[in-house]
Amino acid sequence: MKHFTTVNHIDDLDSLLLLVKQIKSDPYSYKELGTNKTIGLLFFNPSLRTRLSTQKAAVNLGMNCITLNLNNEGWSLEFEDGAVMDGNKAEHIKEAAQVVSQYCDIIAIRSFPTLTDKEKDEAEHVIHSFLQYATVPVISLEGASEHPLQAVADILTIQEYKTKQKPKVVLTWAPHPKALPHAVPNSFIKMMQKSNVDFVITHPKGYELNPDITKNSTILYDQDEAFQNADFIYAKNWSNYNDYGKITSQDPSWMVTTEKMALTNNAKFMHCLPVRRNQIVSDAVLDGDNSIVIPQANNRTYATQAILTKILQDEDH
Ligand SMILES: NCCC[C@H](NC(=O)CCC(=O)O)C(=O)O
Ligand SMILES: NC(=O)OP(=O)(O)O
Repeated sequence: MKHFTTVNHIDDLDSLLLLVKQIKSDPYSYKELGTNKTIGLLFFNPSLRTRLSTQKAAVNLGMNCITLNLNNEGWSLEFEDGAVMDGNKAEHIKEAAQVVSQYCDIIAIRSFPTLTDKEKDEAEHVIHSFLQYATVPVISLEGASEHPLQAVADILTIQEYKTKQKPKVVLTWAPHPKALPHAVPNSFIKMMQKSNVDFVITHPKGYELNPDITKNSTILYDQDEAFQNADFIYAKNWSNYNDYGKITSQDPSWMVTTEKMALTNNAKFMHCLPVRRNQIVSDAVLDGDNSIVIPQANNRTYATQAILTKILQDEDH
């Protein structure tokens, strides 16, 4: 594996999951692989899980890990070619990416979408600029349109908790006070389409995601119908994709509650976190026995460690 910025970079999901499980059972099995290697984590946005689990994964592999919060600590970066830099942007991505490539063997980047410029967001403007000018592998720590490391942890979690060969997995939109990105649902959908699951997406009318991503996945506008016989409920808010970046519904009846969960086949509840209590999901569900959000977050370390392992192994060849 050269880069990991999209679920599309996974060519063999089964073998990747075998590696993730092997690493989870013996986290230090590749502890020499990263000796004398450095990963640089560049954050344009906040993080708890991704920052700490990626650092932990790197350290488990013997790597050094350096982190820069570009939103408040680094120089403001200019991304436009040919820009006359007479404003507040102090450094161009061309120099920044090449310089960081000299310090790091892998560069990992978190860069959320603008949610105002759809074209730029879909082009993964920031991550692709790093891909263009960096000379080392690049990993997404959640880009504008995908969060692939989250999706690897999610499918591992589903495999660990499923009680039947082909579980029913429901991705449900839920209300939120802020306009949120499409990255988590997009990568989750791509991952479900690669997996042996009965997959259903449910959201209010008008909240359709990019049809190039949802493809022929089942979409229901009736959340109660979607929840019938579900084995996993994966809740997530996203802002409107067609009316790009806008909040066009905050309908509280879409919150995941005990009553809604009672429609399912005793489903497990999943969310990538952070989650707004009593907006997305009620306290009772999140604190209940069927909530697996904490072990889901734990799996972020092993998912990331497997991706780093594959990149380091490829670099060695
Ligand atoms: N990395 C996990 C999710 C990150 C982001 N959530 C958020 O920004 C939530 C912020 C808040 O609740 O204020 C998202 O939805 O893509
Ligand atoms: N799930 C996730 O990516 O969490 P953070 O935003 O805290 O990294």
